Amino acid sequence: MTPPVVAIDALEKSFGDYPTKRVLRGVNLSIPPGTVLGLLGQNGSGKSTLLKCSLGLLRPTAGSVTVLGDDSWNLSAGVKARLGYVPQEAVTYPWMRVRQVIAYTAAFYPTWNQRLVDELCQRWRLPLEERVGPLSVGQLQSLAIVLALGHEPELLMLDEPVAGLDPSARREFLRTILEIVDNPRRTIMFSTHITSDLERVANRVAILKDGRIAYYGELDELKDRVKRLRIAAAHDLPQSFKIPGALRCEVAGAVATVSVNDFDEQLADHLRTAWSADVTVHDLNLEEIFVEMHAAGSPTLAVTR
Ligand SMILES: Nc1ncnc2c1ncn2[C@@H]1O[C@H](COP(=O)(O)OP(=O)(O)OP(=O)(O)O)[C@@H](O)[C@H]1O
Repeated sequence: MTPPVVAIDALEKSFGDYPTKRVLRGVNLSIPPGTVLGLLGQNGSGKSTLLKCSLGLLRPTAGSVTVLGDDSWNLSAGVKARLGYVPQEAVTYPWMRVRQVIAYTAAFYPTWNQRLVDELCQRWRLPLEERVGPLSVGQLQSLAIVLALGHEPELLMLDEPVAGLDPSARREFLRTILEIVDNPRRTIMFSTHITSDLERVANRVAILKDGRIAYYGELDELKDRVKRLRIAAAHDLPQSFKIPGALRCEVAGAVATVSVNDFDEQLADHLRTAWSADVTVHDLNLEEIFVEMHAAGSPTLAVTR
């Protein structure tokens, strides 16, 4: 079996001594080559922390991360050369011109693909002769992405790569991602809040909730499992009406609207019979699933694969 590109084992990360902020509370993930993983989670859920622990930029409090065979806290130069990273706040050299930053970065990598870099700069209309300092947020982000792609990394980690991009630049960026992942040896992990983008490019999704992975698996499978049911019963339903493990349940008279995380047809049939109800099943998009998973009082999911 091909070893995972990233193997995260019981990872914990806390900040501060008193009070200690426990951000990651036991994260397990095994990411095979060729995966495009979209990482979702509410603000402050620990997405950047997870990426930084994976890159050896933060030391795990407990547990471990193995990246391309190396422990993330002791990455060899050889493994570092196979990684690309775009942090949430791209750091570059404000006094240099764009062309100079590119040349400076290229000098570190024997595998630098200048043709790819030239093409991306043209596509994203990066002003090569301008200084980096006054570039807009979106231009800086585009530049950071170009710099991270130039050496054609095997593993690319992107922390909210499209947050500063306008819709057309986002589209271009996603197109590029789709092109570069047309290579089974390349793996991408990216965090985002834009679920529609994630749906377009990711083949797997990981959802961080309460310091753990609430779901990790294929997007289609998640959509098959999380459904919203409208249950229209013959008589008023009791206020205590509940479906065990439901993410959210609202009852109004004879109608209940319930989001479930482990749907199967048997459940719908059971509800039809038990409540003499008309049960309709609605598909949810990723954004709706995310909102349901984070509804007040929703249980921690048992859908991790
Ligand atoms: N160096 C640090 N020192 C103390 N606390 C930190 C540090 N880095 C992160 N945190 C805390 O860890 C928590 C998770 O932060 P993180 O940036 O990983 O979340 P995130 O999911 O990426 O958030 P967002 O979606 O808003 O970017 C936050 O409460 C943050 O304040």
